[in-house]
Amino acid sequence: MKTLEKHLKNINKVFIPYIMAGDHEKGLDGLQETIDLLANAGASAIEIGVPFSDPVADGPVIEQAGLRALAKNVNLTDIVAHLQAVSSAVPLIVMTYMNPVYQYGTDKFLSALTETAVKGLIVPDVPMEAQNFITDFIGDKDIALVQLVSLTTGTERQKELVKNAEGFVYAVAINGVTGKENAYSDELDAHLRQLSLLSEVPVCVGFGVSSLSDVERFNKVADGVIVGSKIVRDLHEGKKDEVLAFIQSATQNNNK
Ligand SMILES: O=P(O)(O)OC[C@@H](O)[C@@H](O)c1c[nH]c2ccccc12
Repeated sequence: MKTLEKHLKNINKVFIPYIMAGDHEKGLDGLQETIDLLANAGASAIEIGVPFSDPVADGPVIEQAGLRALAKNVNLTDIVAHLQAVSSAVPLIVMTYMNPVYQYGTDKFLSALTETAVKGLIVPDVPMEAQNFITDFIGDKDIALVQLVSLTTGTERQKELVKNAEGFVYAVAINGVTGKENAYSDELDAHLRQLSLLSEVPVCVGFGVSSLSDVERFNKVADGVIVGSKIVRDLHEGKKDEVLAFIQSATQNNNK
């Protein structure tokens, strides 16, 4: 079992904040500070986004964060160099579209990550059928390739996806892009319960999670949550205390 899965299975309810690499007044030099803030607040793991010019699954908040990072000339080469230099008390998960990885060299990229705190990878634009472009290079490295499961995924395909799942299953709670709040369908909870029954790895819910009541709701039907836009927005607006308080409240039952 890979480190990411082992780590998350030991946590009562998983909380994974998402940040955009380089979206900090100090650019990538601010990465260590943000990782420490999130880990100290109680994050179970941290998802780090790679800025990309054509982020098809990203809503406006994440897209703007990516544009700010790109304006600082943040690229995958610098991100990898910084990931090799930072330390993290919790596992890191890199979320990137395939294009930057392909440009960098998939083999070189994954080899470079083995020397870092990165224990997971999310590549939303590579479907299950094409994942051998990544898994061939992961080989026996301790990096979990996280599977995204959407609401519209039928049961048979869900079964296939969870069979391949490593680290955790990313349950996408909304059809569409990141950052849409208050848009959950009525069938969502039943869908998540079913997915949790199918999956041996933890199921975490993301897309639109932005309040403590969302966190409570999903903690009842899954193993935890991923929060992107809310965290990215608050950090950009300098609201570190709000981020700290939110994560502390969302994870307080983990210490009981
Ligand atoms: O921003 P939200 O709605 O809280 O959703 C998390 C999301 O931002 C993060 O996990 C993410 C950012 N870009 C993505 C692309 C695909 C899948 C997931 C992501």
